Amino acid sequence: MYSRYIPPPKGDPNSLNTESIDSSQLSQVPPKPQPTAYARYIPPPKSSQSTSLHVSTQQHVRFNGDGEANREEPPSKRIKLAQDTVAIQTSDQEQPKKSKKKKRKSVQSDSLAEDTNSLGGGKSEDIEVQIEKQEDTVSGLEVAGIQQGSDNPTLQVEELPLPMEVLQAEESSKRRDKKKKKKTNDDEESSGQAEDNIPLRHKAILEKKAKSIRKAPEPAQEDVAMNDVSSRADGNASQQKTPEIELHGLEPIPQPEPVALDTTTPSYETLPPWLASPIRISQGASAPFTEFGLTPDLGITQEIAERLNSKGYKQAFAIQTGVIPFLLPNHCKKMQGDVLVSAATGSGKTLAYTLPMVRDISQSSRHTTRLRALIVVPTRELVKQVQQVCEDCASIFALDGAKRRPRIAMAMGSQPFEHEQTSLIEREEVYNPGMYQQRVKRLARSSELDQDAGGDEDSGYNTEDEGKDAIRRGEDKLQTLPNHVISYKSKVDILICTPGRLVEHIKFTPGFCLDFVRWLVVDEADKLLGQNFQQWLDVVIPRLQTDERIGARNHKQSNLSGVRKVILSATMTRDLDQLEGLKLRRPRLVVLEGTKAQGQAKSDVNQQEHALPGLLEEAALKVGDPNLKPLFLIDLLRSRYVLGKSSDADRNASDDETSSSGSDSDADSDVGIASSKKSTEPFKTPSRAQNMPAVLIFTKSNETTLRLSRLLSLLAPTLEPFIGTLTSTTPYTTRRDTLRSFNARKLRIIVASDLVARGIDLPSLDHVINYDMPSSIASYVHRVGRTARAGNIGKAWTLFTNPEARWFWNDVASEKVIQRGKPVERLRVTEEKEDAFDVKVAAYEAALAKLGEEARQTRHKA
Ligand SMILES: Nc1ncnc2c1ncn2[C@@H]1O[C@H](COP(=O)(O)OP(=O)(O)OP(=O)(O)O)[C@@H](O)[C@H]1O
Repeated sequence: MYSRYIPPPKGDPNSLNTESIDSSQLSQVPPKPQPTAYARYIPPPKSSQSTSLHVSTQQHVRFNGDGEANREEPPSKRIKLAQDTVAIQTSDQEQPKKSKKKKRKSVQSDSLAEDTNSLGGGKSEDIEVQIEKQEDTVSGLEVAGIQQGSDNPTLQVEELPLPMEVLQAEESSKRRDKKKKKKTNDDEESSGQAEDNIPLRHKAILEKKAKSIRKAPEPAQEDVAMNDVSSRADGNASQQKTPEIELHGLEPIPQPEPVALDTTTPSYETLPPWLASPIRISQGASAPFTEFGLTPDLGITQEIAERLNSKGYKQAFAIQTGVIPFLLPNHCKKMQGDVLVSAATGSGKTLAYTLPMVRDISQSSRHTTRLRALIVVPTRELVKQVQQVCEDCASIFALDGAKRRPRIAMAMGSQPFEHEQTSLIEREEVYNPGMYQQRVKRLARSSELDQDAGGDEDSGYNTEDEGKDAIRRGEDKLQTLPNHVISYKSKVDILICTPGRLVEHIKFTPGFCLDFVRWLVVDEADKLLGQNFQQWLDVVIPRLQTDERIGARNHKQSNLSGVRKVILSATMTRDLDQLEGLKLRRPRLVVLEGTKAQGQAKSDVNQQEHALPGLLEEAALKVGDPNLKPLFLIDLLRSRYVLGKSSDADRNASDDETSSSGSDSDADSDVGIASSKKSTEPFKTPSRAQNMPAVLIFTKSNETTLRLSRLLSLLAPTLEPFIGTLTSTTPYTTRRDTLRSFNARKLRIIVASDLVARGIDLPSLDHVINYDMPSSIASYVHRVGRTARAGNIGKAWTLFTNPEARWFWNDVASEKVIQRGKPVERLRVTEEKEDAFDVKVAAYEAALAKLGEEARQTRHKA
């Protein structure tokens, strides 16, 4: 009656496009309904009592069972939805399928009343009544429709009017489909599929409806919200505003945009290029000495190499292959700068600088001796050691037809200052009337000013260098022959000295000048720069920058002039403030890589400041009770791992055992550090003692050294003859004798302070024991570096107490700072029987009592 199926016209289908059809057009031109699965006959209303509210409630069919939420919606909204559906349904009957979507759009945007009027001429209320009527007939019709299941959609439409809920469900399903289709831009294909699936979908929809009626879920807040959103999206049908959610001032405070982390690596270096990109030498880079130098006459000749071989230097060590070429004569400016060397302990740094330096000075004038090289080291022991290497080199070059054999001297305070002065400087009277007159005038002016009690501004001594003035005053007062003045001559070419003594000679030794110095070597540089004894740098460096005597600092066989500086350490500082004091020229840093460096990332290698000798093995032993520390030391010494080895064969066997027991650095490994009666037996005869391993024990101070040394003798009397002591308070001659005895294998144990922690080369030292924890990582590196030198094996032991454990394992034993061949082994003491332990403690207490008694007696004597 209100709408029925009208076959589409055969003409232009575009004329049916409703997108551009407005309400006026619709009223003038009756719409031509198209065959569609959703168009059907709607019977007239049965009763006028039906309300739009009731209808709309029935219409809320949700495909996903959340229709209940819609029941909560305001009635007006539901009515609108109902009207909308009817309007859509009606228009579906009249419009071709293809334009359905566009039609819906137009329906949403226009007023519902207009649409319905134009289509059927009735009012919206009428339509709602019709829908209610239709509801009444739903059950019988929908069953019939499903049972008939005609293939022809048109027929189905005519004969099987579907209930309104189903229609609406279909409609919203379509809407969803169409939304999806919109996204994929595949409208036609999708609509075709929808048509094909109609019977099945009806069934599914009806099932879902029945389900939703059966168990209506509680409306969820989310559903309501979602429904609101979808209603709004439906356009005018849901124009009613949903109540706004009150936030009660809990709105999130506007936050600034998160700052993106800059993970890019800076394209600039904070360090100067020579420090940031050092010359890296790999551990295996040893080579014959003859491979250095452009030509043999500018390098090491075959004869020199043979003589080096006879002194035990068969091949150049890796660091020597890197440093020696830089220091040999070269006309290339790039090879003429100052050289800084960072290489592990015992890697052969001393020969790396002494060989080219002595070679250069050997080329100097045969007849004049000048102070041409200064080697500064921190201790007297090192002075002596370096002097021996220099002498070795001097003798090697002297035999090679060199112009002169360099004269080498030491200045370290081991002898009275005057003696040292006379060993360095030669004084003579020379005929020089002009100078003599000047001297007389100076003396006269000075005495006049002294009488006037005035200053000495015009005395002739007022130079900028107060030290020089003082020296000259003293010289002038010396009696000489008429027309003669005093002249000074250097007696040495190379001076090896401690910084303090050097400063003293500069200030107080007449004739001691640095005007001809062309080599300055600073060994153990980080210590010397860090402590700057007597501000030695401020005194020395300015005197090396003067160029008063033309050509005085020229290097033979190359076009280099000035002082060549060689700065070395196993723990070289990268502190530019410290290095600044050296006034370096065109510096190059040569670094000897650790054994593991090749497999590591460059950044990791750069972070690891120090490297240990490749064949050094390290172990750490926890001291449970610090009061009994000496007992732990005795146990360690007596164990088969240290002094218990009676022969090389035994040594090898126990080494194997140690390494196999402690490959995992984190796990405690029981190495059985417990004394055995057998272990000290070899000491009973001196001849057997000579075969015992050599041990160097470090303590934290001179006092501890003396005390521990005595305690060891008391606790293990068999060891007493083989124990030596080295502290800075020990007289130099005693220290020297101790080292000699140790090298001659007469002594087997030295208890020492950090005096001998740096630089000292003790051949065939087997063990280093850190009885007290070192004060710094650098100190640890130098201490343990007294063993495993020059490619030999060696073992370092560290006793640590509970408070020291953290620093030791996190910093010292960590691979972050120190490159090492093997991780540090962790050991523990084997538990003993209680009786044995009590005996030990009793002996220890007795030894302590004896020690106290001895100390009292010494005090009384003093
Ligand atoms: N080319 C070589 N062949 C054999 N032995 C060498 C060679 N060069 C040096 N040695 C030996 O290596 C040992 C260690 O050398 P050196 O004392 O110069 O080490 P270092 O690097 O200065 O150590 P440290 O940092 O502890 O002072 C010395 O006994 C030395 O004689």
